[in-house]
Amino acid sequence: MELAINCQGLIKRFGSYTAVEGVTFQLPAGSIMGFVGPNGAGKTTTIRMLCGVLMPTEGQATVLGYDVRTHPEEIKQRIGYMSQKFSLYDDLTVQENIDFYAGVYNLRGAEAAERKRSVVERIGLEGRLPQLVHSLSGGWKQRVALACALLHAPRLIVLDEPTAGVDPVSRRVFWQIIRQLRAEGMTILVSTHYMDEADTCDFLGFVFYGRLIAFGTPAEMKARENKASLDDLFIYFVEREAADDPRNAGIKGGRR
Ligand SMILES: Nc1ncnc2c1ncn2[C@@H]1O[C@H](COP(=O)(O)OP(=O)(O)OP(=O)(O)O)[C@@H](O)[C@H]1O
Repeated sequence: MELAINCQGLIKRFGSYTAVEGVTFQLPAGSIMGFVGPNGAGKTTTIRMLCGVLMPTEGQATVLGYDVRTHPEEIKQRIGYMSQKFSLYDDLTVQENIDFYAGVYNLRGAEAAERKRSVVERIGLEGRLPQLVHSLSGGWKQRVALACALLHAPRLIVLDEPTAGVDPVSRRVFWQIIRQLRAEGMTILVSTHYMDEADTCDFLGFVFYGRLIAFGTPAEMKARENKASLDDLFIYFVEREAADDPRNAGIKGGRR
């Protein structure tokens, strides 16, 4: 089985603070993995290490077969990354943003024209190209950002809370595009706070206080803890982990 991501004991410390503490998982190529956990749990820090932009303090990870420590540039060239803030230029049009990112990815001439045409059609941006980005709704901005992340035909895309604050119809369209990309063989790592989105992923990782406390398919995870829904599972994990946190010592309802 080809692995898109293989990480073992990934640790990131900022000074004396440990943001990510020994994250280990294997993600098969061509699957969607949801990354779930409370604010500040360490999802973005883990994602940034896997994208080759942040050096791990300890541990190993290969992404698309490249080591994050020794070959971060190879990883950056082969993945698409959509950060929480979307990184679009508000005062440029959709077309100008796409042109700009094609340049960032060193696409030139006929190849650039073909890649732009392909992503514009795939994401359905034909009617929006002359529009200034600041005049777009959140849902359309998100689709433009995804288009930019796909320009260089990456084999893995990493999406950090892509649907935060986006309306339900736009969320649904976005996920239809994500599943279509997966059907074409792409691997997708996506962090989300929406449990309905998490439930449709092939694999899920639950992150709490920097640790990956559970990894598996949504069905396996629910069955393991005997929970009917991911909402129930998430609340169960939050309560259990909070009871384990020494800062909450003395609060009633310790770990069972
Ligand atoms: N460069 C940094 N220096 C110091 N601390 C940092 C740095 N980056 C992140 N942290 C801390 O690491 C912890 C994990 O942050 P991270 O952004 O990875 O969490 P997250 O799970 O992505 O949260 P959210 O859902 O809010 O995006 C937080 O306490 C954060 O303040």
